[in-house]
Amino acid sequence: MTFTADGRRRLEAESNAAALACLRFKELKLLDEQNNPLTHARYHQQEVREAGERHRRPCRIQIPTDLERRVQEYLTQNPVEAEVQKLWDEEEQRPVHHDDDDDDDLITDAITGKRYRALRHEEAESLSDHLLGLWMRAGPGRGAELPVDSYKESVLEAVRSSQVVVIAGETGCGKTTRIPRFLLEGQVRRGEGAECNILVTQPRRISAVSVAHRVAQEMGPALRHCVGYQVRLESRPPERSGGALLFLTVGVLLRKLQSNPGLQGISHVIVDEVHERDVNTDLLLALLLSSIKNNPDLRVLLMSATGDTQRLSQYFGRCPVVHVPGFMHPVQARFLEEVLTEMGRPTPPRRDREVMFVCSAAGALLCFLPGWQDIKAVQQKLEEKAAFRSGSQLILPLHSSMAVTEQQTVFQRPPDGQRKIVLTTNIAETSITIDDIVHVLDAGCQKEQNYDTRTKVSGLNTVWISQANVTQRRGRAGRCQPGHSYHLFPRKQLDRMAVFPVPEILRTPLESVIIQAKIHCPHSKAVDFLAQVLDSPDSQAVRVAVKNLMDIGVLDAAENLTPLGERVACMSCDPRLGKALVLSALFSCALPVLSVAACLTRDPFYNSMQNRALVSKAKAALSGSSCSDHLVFSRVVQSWKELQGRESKQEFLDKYTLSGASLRFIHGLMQQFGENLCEAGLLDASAECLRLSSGLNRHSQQEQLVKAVLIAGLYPHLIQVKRGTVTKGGRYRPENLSYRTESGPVLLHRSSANRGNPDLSSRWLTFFSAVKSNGQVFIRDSSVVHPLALLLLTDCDLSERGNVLLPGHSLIRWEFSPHVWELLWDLRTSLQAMIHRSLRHRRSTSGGCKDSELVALLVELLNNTDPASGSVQEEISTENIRSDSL
Ligand SMILES: Nc1ncnc2c1ncn2[C@@H]1O[C@H](COP(=O)(O)OP(=O)(O)OP(=O)(O)O)[C@@H](O)[C@H]1O
Repeated sequence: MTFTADGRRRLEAESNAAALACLRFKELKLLDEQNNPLTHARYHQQEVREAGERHRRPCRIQIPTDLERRVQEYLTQNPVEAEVQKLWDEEEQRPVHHDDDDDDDLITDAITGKRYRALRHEEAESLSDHLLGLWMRAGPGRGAELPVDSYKESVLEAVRSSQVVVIAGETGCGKTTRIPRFLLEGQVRRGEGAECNILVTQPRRISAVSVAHRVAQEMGPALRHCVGYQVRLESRPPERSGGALLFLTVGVLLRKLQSNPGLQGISHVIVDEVHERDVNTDLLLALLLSSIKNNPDLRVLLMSATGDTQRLSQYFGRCPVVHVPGFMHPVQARFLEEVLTEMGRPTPPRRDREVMFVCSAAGALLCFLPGWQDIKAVQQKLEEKAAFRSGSQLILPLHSSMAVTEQQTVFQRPPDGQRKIVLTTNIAETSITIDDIVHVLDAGCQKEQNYDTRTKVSGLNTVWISQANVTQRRGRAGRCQPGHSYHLFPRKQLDRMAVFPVPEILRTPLESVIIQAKIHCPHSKAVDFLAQVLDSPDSQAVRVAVKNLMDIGVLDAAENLTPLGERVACMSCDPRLGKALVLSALFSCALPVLSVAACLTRDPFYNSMQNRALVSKAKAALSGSSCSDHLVFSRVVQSWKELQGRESKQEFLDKYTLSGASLRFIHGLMQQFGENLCEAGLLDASAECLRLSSGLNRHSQQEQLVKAVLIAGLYPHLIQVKRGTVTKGGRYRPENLSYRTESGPVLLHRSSANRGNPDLSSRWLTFFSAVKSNGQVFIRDSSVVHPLALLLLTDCDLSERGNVLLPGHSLIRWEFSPHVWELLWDLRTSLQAMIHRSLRHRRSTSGGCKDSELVALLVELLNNTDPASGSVQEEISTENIRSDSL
C-alpha cells in the first residue's frame, strides 16, 4: 500500500496529524483503506486458499499446544483491533509539532555541552575585563617563530572583512597551532573576549587531542584552562564558554549542531585539514553554508595545506584565500629505486626489511602502512629479529580504534638508548607533530572503503594514496629537525597518482549521511540536500539509499524520519545497528545487542593473518551450539566483564586470542550507545542498560530473543542456506552448503563461526557486513535466526496465507493450520503495535505489564518451538558453483 508524496505533502500542509498517522498505520498494515484495524481474517477474506505444489519442502513449525492456547488467551484479552484503535486514538490526540514551538531553553552551549544562556551585557563586560587582565598578567608564551606569525595581521584582516576565509598554509607553517590562538588573543585584547568562542575541527581524535595539548602548553599554565578538546568517548572542554578554544572532531561538531543548529554563542568555526574530504567534513561544509546565512556574526575559516583551495573558495562564494608559505627543516626524499640501491638489494620491497634498513640510521621512525593487519604483521616480523629482541627498539602501533590515552603514547620520548618506531595508518598523516621523528617510511597505500550500490556490498581495498597524501606524510618529518622520507614506490608512480583523494561521499553507503541530512534539514529532500555538497553523489545512489531507509522503517513514504527514525538518528552507528539497539531496549535485552554493535565496530579478537587459525578455534569454542558470530561477541564481552583481577582477565584474553585494548574500547563504545539510547528517550540513565540486573536486561540471557532482535534490526540482511551443490566439474556434493542473499550468492568469511558448520539449526541467517574480495562476496558475521522471528519481527510479506515473500528469495511456503496462521498474524500485529506505541512515547515502559507479557510470550515461543523443521534443506544449488571450495 503506497501513498504519493504529493498526497502526504498536502496532508502535512494541513497539519493534519491524524491523517498522517492514518497514513503511517496503513503503511504498517495496521489499518485498511477504510481506516478499520486490520486483522488477518479481514484482510484475507478473498485470499487464495490453495498454495499448490509449486514450492517444495515447506517450513513446518510445530507450536506446542499449551503455548498456542496461551497465545490465544493473550489475544482474547488484548484484542488486536482494540490495540490498533487505541494507537489510532492516541495519534489523533497528539499535538502537532510546529517548528516555531522550538524552545530556546533546549539549546546547548557548544563549548561546555551545558544548557546555553546568552550572557547579559554586564556579565559579558565583566568577563571580557577579567580575560583581558588575565592575558596581560600571564603574557602567554609562544614557541619558536613560525611562518604564519608574520601573516597574523593578514589573517585577522581577512576574517574581519569576510565571513568565510580559506587559509592555504603549507605543511608546518603553524596554521593549526597558531591561527586559533591569534583569533582568541585578538578579541581578548580588544576587550571582547567574552564573545569569542572558537571551535576547531580536526579529522581525527588523535590530532584533536594532541593539538589541544600543544596549544594549551604554548599558552602557559595561567591560560590553559581556556583550551579544551572533545572527541568520541572523551571530553575535556574549556572551563567555561567566553574566551574559549575547543578542538573537536567533525563528528562531534555535527552532533553539537543538532542541539544548537544556529551555533549560538560561537564566534568562529575553523575546519582544519579540510582537504581530507571525509563524509562528515563535506556535510559540515554544506551546513556551514546555511549557518553563515542565518548567523551573520559567525566566522568560518577553512584550512588546508594540500587541498584544492580555489574550489573551496568558489563553493563559499569566492571568499578570500590567504596563502602562507611553510617552514620545514630539509627533508631528503627517496623513492623505491633509490632505497633499494642504498640497501644493495634490487629485490621487491618487503616492509620489514626497509624498516630494518632505516633503523640503521639514528632517529625515531614513523612508518605508514595500510591497515591494522599490516601493522601487526610488520611488528611481529620485526620482533623476531635479533636486533629487536635486545630491547633497543620501542615499537608503537597506532590505529584509529585505539583509546585516546594509548594513542598519545606515540608522542612520548622513549627511554635513553631506545629507538622509537611508530607503525601507523594514515591517521598520523595530518596535523600532528611527533617532535622526535627523523624518518618517515611511506608504503604508498591505504585501506579505502568502496561501496557498490547495486550489490550493497562494501569492499575494503588497499589502494594507492594521492599526491596530496604523499606530501602530508613527508611533512611529518622535518618539523623539529632535518629528516628523511622513504617512499616505497617508484618515482614515476607519483605522477600516476591522483592529485587529491576521492571524496569519501562518492564511495560510501549513503544511509547514515541521509539520516544526518534529515536531522539538520528535515524539509529538504535527500537528493536536493546532497546536490548542495561539494561533490554530490550520484542521484540514483541517493534514491537507492532513501529507499533502503524506507524499507527498514526509518523514513516514511514522504521521506520524513518516522518515530523509529528519530530514535535511530540518535545512535552513532549504522542505521541497521541503530535499529537493533532501539529494539533491544524495547525487548529488554539491551546488553548483548550493545556488545554486538560495539564488536561490529571494533573486533575484539587479535585477527591477523598469522592468528587466523587461533581465532577461528576460539570462535568455535565460544559459539558452542548458538550458530552465531554475534553471540560469540556478546559472550566475550560478558565473560571479560565478569572476570575479576588482572591475572584471570589476562588468562581469558590469551586463551581466546583477544585484545584487552580492544575490549576496553568496546566497553567505551557500549557506554556511548547507552548514552545514545538515553538521548533517544528510551531510558533514564545510560548505566541502566549496562547493568545485567536492570529491567532493560530482563531477557538478556534469552539468546533466541537476542538473535530475533538482531534480525528485526538487520532485515533484509538475510541469507538463505541450501544443502547440496553442483561443482564446476558437474559433480553433485550433497553435503555442501550454499548461501544466498537478496543480491546473489555469497560465501561465509573464514573468520565466521558458521563457516563450514553443517548443522545450522535454521535455513536462515542474518548478517551485518559483507565484503567483496577477488570477485566473491564474503559475509563476515552471521547468526542463525529462528523462522518464527522472521515471521513475527520483520515486515516480510505475509499477504498470501501460508506463503512468505522475502526480498530476493523465492516464495517460501509454511505449513500451519489456518488457525495458527491467524494467531501468528495477530501476534505480529500486536508486536508491531507495541513497538509503534513504545516509540511514540518518550519512555519505552509505556505499555507496562501488557508489553512485558507479550515479550515473555515471544520468548517462550522462540525457545519452545523447534526451529529444526525450518532447518537447512536439501535442494540442489548450481548458483554457487564454487561452494565446494568452502
Ligand atoms: N607537539 C609539538 N611539539 C613540538 N613542536 C611542535 C608541536 N606541535 C607543533 N610543533 C611545531 O610547530 C610547527 C607547526 O605545527 P602546526 O601543526 O601548527 O603546523 P601546520 O601548518 O598545521 O602543519 P600541517 O598542515 O602539516 O599539520 C611544527 O612544524 C613544529 O615545528
